[in-house]
Amino acid sequence: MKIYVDENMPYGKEFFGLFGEVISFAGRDLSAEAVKDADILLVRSITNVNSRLLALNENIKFVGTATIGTDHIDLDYLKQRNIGFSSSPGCNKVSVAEYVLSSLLVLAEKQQFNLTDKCVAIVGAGNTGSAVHKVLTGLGVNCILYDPPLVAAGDQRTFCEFNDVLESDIISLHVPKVTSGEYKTTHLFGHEVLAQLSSEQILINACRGEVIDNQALLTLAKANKAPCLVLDVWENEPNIETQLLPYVTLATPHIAGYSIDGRVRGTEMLYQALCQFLGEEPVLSSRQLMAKPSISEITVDAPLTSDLVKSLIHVIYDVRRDDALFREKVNNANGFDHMRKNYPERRELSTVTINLSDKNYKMVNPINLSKIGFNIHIK
Ligand SMILES: NC(=O)c1ccc[n+]([C@@H]2O[C@H](COP(=O)([O-])OP(=O)(O)OC[C@H]3O[C@@H](n4cnc5c(N)ncnc54)[C@H](O)[C@@H]3O)[C@@H](O)[C@H]2O)c1
Ligand SMILES: O=C(O)[C@H](O)[C@H](O)COP(=O)(O)O
Repeated sequence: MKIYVDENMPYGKEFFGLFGEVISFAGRDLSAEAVKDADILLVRSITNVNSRLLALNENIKFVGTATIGTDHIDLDYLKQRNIGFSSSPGCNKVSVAEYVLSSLLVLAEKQQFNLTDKCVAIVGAGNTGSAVHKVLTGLGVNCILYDPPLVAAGDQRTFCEFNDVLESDIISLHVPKVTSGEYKTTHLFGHEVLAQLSSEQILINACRGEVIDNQALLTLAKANKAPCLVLDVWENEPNIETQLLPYVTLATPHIAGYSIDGRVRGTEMLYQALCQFLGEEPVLSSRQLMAKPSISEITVDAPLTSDLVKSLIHVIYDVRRDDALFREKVNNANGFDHMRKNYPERRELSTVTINLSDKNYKMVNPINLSKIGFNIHIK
C-alpha cells in the first residue's frame, strides 16, 4: 500500500509506515501526477484535495487531514467517489487557546490593563472557542459566546447577539471558513463591521484569514481606525498583505495550533482513524514516541499572584518569540512557510507540573491553574 504523507506531519513515517510504503511530499505544490498511485493521502491545511488533485488516481481509498479545519477538502467529491475521510477535530484546540491566552497577557502588560476588567467575546464556540473560554475563565476573565449554528442546534449554554460581540473589549474569532449559506463566515468582519470597532478594542484572528477582509482592515488601519490586532491567519497565505504588518500588534504565520503536542495529536488521530478504516487495532501511541519536555516541573515557593501566573505561562509559551521571528523572516523568500516548517518546539501547559504548597495555592482565587491547563501538585 502506498501512503502519501505531508512532510510536515510529525511522526508520519513511524505511524503510517506500519501500513505500507510512506512517501512524503511538500504540501503546497502537490500535483495530480505526483499522487496518481496513492492508496492513502494524508495532508495538512495547505493542500487542496479535490477533483483536480485526484483526477489521475483510480485507487485512492482514504484521505485524511491532520487539521481541525476542512475547508481545503472537497468533501462532496470524496463522498461521490466513495473515498474514506477523516480530519482531526480538536487536535490543536489547546494550542490555539494558549496562543490567545499568551497574546492577551502580553497586551494587558503592554497597555497596562487588567484582563479581569475586560469582556472577551468568543465568536464560534466549538472546540477551539470552548478551549479559549476554559483557559480565560480559569484566569477569572469574563467571556461571552456567539455561535448562531449552536443556538439553532439547541446548545444549552448562554449565547449573545452579534451586537454584544461588537461592543466587547476583546473579540476572538474561532469559526470555520464557510463561503456561502446562512452562516457564511468569509468576510464576516468586512468593512461595515470593522468600521464599527474602535482602536480601544482588540481583535484576534486565529481561525481562517478570510473571516476578516484584510484590505478593508488595511484601509481602516491606515486611517488609525482599526482595533488593536492579533493576527495568526491571513488572506492569501502564504502571499499575505505585508502592508498590514506594521499595524498588527502581534503577528504570526498561522502557528496558533502549532504546539508539538497538538500537531502530534493530529497525526495520531489520523492513525487511529486509518486503523479503524482498515479494520486494524492501533499498536502505536504518541506517548511511545514523544520526548519529555525540557521543562516538566516548576516549584513555586511564594503566593501565586496574577503576575506570577503570567510568568509561569510565559516560561512555557510566549507569543512574542513567534511575533519577533515572523517579522524577521516574513520578507525572505518563502518566509511565511519557512517559519512554519522550522517552527521551534513549543509544548502545552499540561506537560508541566507546578509544585506548590496548599497555603500558596489558596491565595490564587479566582485563578484556577488546572483550568488554565497546568498539572498541579500540592505539597
Ligand atoms: N490558527 C490555527 O492554527 C488554527 C488551529 C485550529 C483551528 N483553526 C481554525 O479554527 C476553526 C474553528 O476550529 P474549531 O475546532 O473550534 O471548530 P469547531 O467546528 O469545533 O467549531 C466552530 C464553531 O463555529 C461555529 N460557527 C460556524 N459558523 C458560524 C458563524 N457564522 N458565526 C458564529 N459561529 C459560527 C460553529 O457552530 C462551531 O460551533 C477551524 O475550522 C479552523 O479553520 C485554526
Ligand atoms: O485547521 C487547523 O488544524 C490549523 O489551521 C492547523 O494548525 C493548520 O496547520 P497546517 O495544516 O497548515 O500545518
